[in-house]
Amino acid sequence: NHSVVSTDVPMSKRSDYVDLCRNIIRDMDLYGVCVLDNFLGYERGMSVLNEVMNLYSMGVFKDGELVRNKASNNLKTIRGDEIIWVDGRENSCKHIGQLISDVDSVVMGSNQMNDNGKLGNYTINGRTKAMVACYPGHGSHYVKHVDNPNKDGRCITAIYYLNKDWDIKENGGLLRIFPEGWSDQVADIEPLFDRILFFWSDRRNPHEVQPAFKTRYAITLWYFDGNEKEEAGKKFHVASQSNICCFENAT
Ligand SMILES: Cn1c(O)c(C(=O)NCC(=O)O)c(=O)c2ccccc21
Ligand SMILES: [Mn+2]
Repeated sequence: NHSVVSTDVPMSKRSDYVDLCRNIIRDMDLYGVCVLDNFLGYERGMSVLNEVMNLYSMGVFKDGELVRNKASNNLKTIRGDEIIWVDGRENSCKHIGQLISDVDSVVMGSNQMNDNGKLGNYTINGRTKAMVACYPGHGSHYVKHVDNPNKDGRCITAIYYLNKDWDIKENGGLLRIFPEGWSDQVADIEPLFDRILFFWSDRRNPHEVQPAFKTRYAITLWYFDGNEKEEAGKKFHVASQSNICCFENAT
């Protein structure tokens, strides 16, 4: 956890920008997972949280899947995660848009800064829109899964958490990653306010969201490796092209 001083200058102009990128490069190379705290700072974190809560109160989130409450083992279904896709240019999502460009800056910065000029040997040339997710509490969870099990092009998952005063024992909602090759080790990540998490999207990082008992918000971006994405495009139509953005003149 690297507590960074964040001010309102553009990410790539911040004094700690190079350190952030170096931390990402090192942690991704060593563990395939990287957690940074205080990513935007309190003020800007709160602005993003307020935009997300406004969106949620407007009822624009797609209803979550109904999942059987395996915990209580009765047939009562509980509403799972609810999501909405945001590209950040919508006029009620300015701060979400700023978050997105800051995440782009550190991902692309890390991608270029690495000695072999690539993050994990990927050529990152695009990403999805931002998936804003809400777990409404009452035990909603997400079963263990791999984000990209079959080479659809996504190489890095970036998740920004928005949950203030989160008490993991009371509120649950832990993200548990089961890193491949770590035998019985797991990485437990609390979905804390203004925390950002990066991990390889492929089979190296199966993960689950444990039942949440308080409203749990997160914003996810998936970054594409150009080559894998191109190959995927040939093999099968990548679902919902509408949520994919490509970087202009991506090198
Ligand atoms: C709502 N939600 C997710 O929360 C995760 C996920 O892995 N979340 C990890 C986390 O929030 O810590 C997902 O991977 C996911 C994938 C497709 C649609 C919805 C999804
Ligand atoms: Mn996932």
